[in-house]
Amino acid sequence: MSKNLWLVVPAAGRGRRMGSDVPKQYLPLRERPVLAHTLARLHRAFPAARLCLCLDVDDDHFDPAWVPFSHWRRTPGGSERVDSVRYALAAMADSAADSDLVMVHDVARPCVTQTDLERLYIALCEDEVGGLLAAPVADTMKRDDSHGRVARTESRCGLWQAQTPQGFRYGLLRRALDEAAVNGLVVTDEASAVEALGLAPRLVPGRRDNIKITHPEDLALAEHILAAQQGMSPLNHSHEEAP
Ligand SMILES: Nc1ccn([C@@H]2O[C@H](COP(=O)(O)OP(=O)(O)OP(=O)(O)O)[C@@H](O)[C@H]2O)c(=O)n1
Ligand SMILES: C[C@](O)(CO)[C@H](O)COP(=O)(O)O
Repeated sequence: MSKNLWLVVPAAGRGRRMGSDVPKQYLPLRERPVLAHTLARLHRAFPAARLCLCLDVDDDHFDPAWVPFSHWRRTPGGSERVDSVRYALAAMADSAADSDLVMVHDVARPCVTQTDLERLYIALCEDEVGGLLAAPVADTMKRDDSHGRVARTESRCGLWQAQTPQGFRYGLLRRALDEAAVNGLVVTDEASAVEALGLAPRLVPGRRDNIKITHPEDLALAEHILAAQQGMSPLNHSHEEAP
């Protein structure tokens, strides 16, 4: 692994769709907070990477004991995910080179596997633009008529669901996100900002179980995914090795 790999983990969300008093990154999943699982999986794949962890300035749930990286820093969250990522990139300016690879991964995706992380990393090292894990859309897609009825069926051909990590060279990613901000573009992921520069990020097929914990039912789903990935019952927590 290159020594110039940076990980940015946006973890400053409030989890409004989860509807919990505690932000979803601190909810328990197999007896550890979601955040601890996500960081453990990233560390297992990239133990020498440098981490920027974006946390709300008022976060009083965070415990540094959950961070397995030796080189890491805490950076402030912004009002939107993209703002949190931009603050992290700005904080790295003193030590990151434009050619360094930056992989951004949602704290809310604790089920990402080591195999997918390593495959993405290899693809990104060979790609001049960068790219993201993504999964082809698997369901029939309906467009609504704004009144709860089907207006038409859309073709799913060529449609992918964007996941994270998403990885780009530091200089390119910073320019892309800065330009998106200047132009008032709403970007919900890094790839959209890079696309707005006229570039085409690489789609790296990822496992469908790299879910983003978003709604209450996703937590139970993540429990089952982690258990299934580890080849065991969801009630048996004794073995924590990820695939
Ligand atoms: N201002 C924000 C908003 C989101 N995130 C992070 O971005 C990721 C993806 O966001 P999402 O799933 O939308 O999380 P929340 O914003 O927490 O959820 P919601 O939109 O339901 O409030 C999460 O890891 C979240 O912590 C962040 O760092 N800063
Ligand atoms: C980055 C992301 O995880 C890709 O799917 C997603 O765009 C962020 O979450 P949101 O639900 O769109 O805010």
